[in-house]
Amino acid sequence: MVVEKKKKRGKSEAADPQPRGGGSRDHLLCDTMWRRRVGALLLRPRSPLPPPSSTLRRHLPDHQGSDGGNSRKPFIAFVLGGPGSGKGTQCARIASDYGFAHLSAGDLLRNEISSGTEKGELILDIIKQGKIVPSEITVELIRKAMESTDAKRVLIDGFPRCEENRIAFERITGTEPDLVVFFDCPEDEMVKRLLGRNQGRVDDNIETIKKRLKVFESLNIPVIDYYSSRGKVHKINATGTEQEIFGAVRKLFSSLRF
Ligand SMILES: Nc1ncnc2c1ncn2[C@@H]1O[C@H](COP(=O)(O)OP(=O)(O)OP(=O)(O)O)[C@@H](O)[C@H]1O
Ligand SMILES: Nc1ccn([C@@H]2O[C@H](COP(=O)(O)O)[C@@H](O)[C@H]2O)c(=O)n1
Ligand SMILES: [Mg+2]
Repeated sequence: MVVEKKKKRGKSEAADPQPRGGGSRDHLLCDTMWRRRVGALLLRPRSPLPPPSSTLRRHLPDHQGSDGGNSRKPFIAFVLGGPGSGKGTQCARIASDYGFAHLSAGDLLRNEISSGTEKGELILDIIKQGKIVPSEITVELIRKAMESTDAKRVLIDGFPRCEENRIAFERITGTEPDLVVFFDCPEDEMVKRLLGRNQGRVDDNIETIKKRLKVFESLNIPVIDYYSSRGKVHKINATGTEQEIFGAVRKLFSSLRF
C-alpha cells in the first residue's frame, strides 16, 4: 500500500511546502550542508563504527531466532508521523500495555544536548532550525540504546526521518523494522497540538513548526512510501481523542505475533 499524499492529511497553509522536485531545498537538508559544518566533528579520529556487538547481534538476526533463542532480534516497530501527530503519546501507551521499550530519537538527541558537548551544541542548532541531524549521530545513539535494553520489542519513535536515516540504520545495524506505524494527522491539528504542548521545547514555535512540517512532507513521506511498497506500513488515523486513537493502536498491536 502506497500511502496517500498530503491532500489526505488536510494540509494547512501554515506549511507552504516546496514542490518535491523544485524550489529552494535549504529547509530540506537531511545533512548535506551540516555535514560540511560538522565535517571536522564527524571525521575526527575515532574508532570506526564497530560491527554489531554480540549484545546487538543477539537482537539483530531474524527475530524468529535461529540458534535456540540465543540470537533472537527484538521485534522492531518504527513509529512515524508528522510533528505533533501523537507519536510520543501513543508510544508511551504501547510501551506500557505491550511491553515495548520506547526509544525516541528526538529524546536521545535532546539528552545529548544536555551533555553539554560540542556535538550537543550542533544538535541543538539543528533542532532549533527544524532540520535533520546527521544520520551518523542519530543512528549511533539508537544503536547504543538498543544495545542497552534487553526488551524483546522495541518502538523507535521519530526515526527514520529521511532516506539517509533509513539507509544508515539498515547499514549499521544490519536489520530492518518488522512494522512501521504511521500516525496520519492533518497539519492544522498538528500545529494546534504543538503550540499547546508547553514543554519548553526550542522547536515548538510557529516558525520552526512550519519548517518541521515541510521537512516531514518532503523527506519523511518518501520513507513511509518506501516501507509501504514493502508492505510494512500500518496507517492509523491520528485525529480524535488519545483514547480513540489508542483504540486503533490496540487493534493493530493485539493482532501482532511478536
Ligand atoms: N489525540 C490527541 N488529541 C489532542 N492532543 C493530543 C493528542 N495526542 C497527543 N496530544 C498532545 O499533542 C502534543 C503532541 O503530542 P506528542 O508529543 O505525542 O506528539 P509527537 O508526534 O511525539 O510530536 P513530536 O514529533 O514533536 O515529538 C502533546 O501536548 C500531547 O499531549
Ligand atoms: N531521526 C531524527 C529525529 C529527530 N531529529 C531532530 O529532533 C527534532 C525533534 O524530534 P521529535 O521526534 O522529538 O519531534 C526534529 O525536528 C529534528 O530536528 C532528527 O534530526 N532526526
Ligand atoms: Mg515526540
